[in-house]
Amino acid sequence: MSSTAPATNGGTSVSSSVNGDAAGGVSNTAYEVEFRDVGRSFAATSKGRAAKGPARTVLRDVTLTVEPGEVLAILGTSGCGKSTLLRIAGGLDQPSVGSVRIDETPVSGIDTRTAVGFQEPRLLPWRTLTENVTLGLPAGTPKAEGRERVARLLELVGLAGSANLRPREVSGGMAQRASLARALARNPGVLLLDEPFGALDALTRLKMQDLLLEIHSAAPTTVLLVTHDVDEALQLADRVVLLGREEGVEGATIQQLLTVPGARPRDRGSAELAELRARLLAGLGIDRHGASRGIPTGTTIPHYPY
Ligand SMILES: Nc1ncnc2c1ncn2[C@@H]1O[C@H](COP(=O)(O)OP(=O)(O)OP(=O)(O)O)[C@@H](O)[C@H]1O
Repeated sequence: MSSTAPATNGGTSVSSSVNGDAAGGVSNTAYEVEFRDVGRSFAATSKGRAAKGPARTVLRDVTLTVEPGEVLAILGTSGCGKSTLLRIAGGLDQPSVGSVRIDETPVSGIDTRTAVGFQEPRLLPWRTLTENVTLGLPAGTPKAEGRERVARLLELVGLAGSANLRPREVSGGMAQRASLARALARNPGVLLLDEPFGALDALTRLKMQDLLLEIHSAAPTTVLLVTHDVDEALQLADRVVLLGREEGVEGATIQQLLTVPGARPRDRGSAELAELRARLLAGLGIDRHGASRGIPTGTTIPHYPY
């Protein structure tokens, strides 16, 4: 299926591309991502060397379809395989079993339909912000078109006035915005964000969340967002997937898949979100609020159909 054809998924049809100019220079391709029975095991290692012993299963039986243009947040305790799942989606890692398809074609090797944003901005220190964002453009982009796209992206992330500064001359939040612009420069059909705001102070983090929502409404690409922050997930995502392990079973899989109600930006204080927050926290093994809402500690969260 081409990026300009309507994508059909589960009976819903989503137009997956609109005029790039209407999106502030960011053409908004949006692809479906389908994980089918994905599992990942790693060989046992000892001091970085392969060691004898059974492989360790990190992920198992992950089956999930992310709709074109959807924002899916991936939550889970540290080390449960969130980044691994994201890397598999972008072809940076391969599943040991199962498969991933983007826009109905298999992912094999680094997939140029995706772009990745990390916790650290990973900008080249000797290059200006403009030059760093330019690095994200697809190979072969005509010069004039690329220049215009980069300028529009810098404007979109509020960095038009800082385009000629180098990373050390800007704040951490600004560097992270430049990093987001570089990822968008590729015009990804799937944006993979691994704790993108995790290293920022609380206020900058909230501003970045708002910025991501603005970017997504200007260019509604599919977003997979790994986060440790339940509130961030509830604020940004259409659905939240919670990865976790069941007792006695090796490897994390989907424990919960929740649809977050309400249009964004959402009222952080709403009762509906409070209930979802309590369920997710309980699923993460944190029951601070659950007990007071009638969710006893240790409650098994039911699996949701996916
Ligand atoms: N290339 C690799 N070789 C061996 N083990 C790996 C490799 N990549 C990941 N792992 C292991 O897989 C497990 C899951 O790692 P991953 O980074 O996906 O977890 P995570 O949920 O993103 O963690 P965190 O929240 O702490 O970032 C970890 O135990 C990690 O050590």
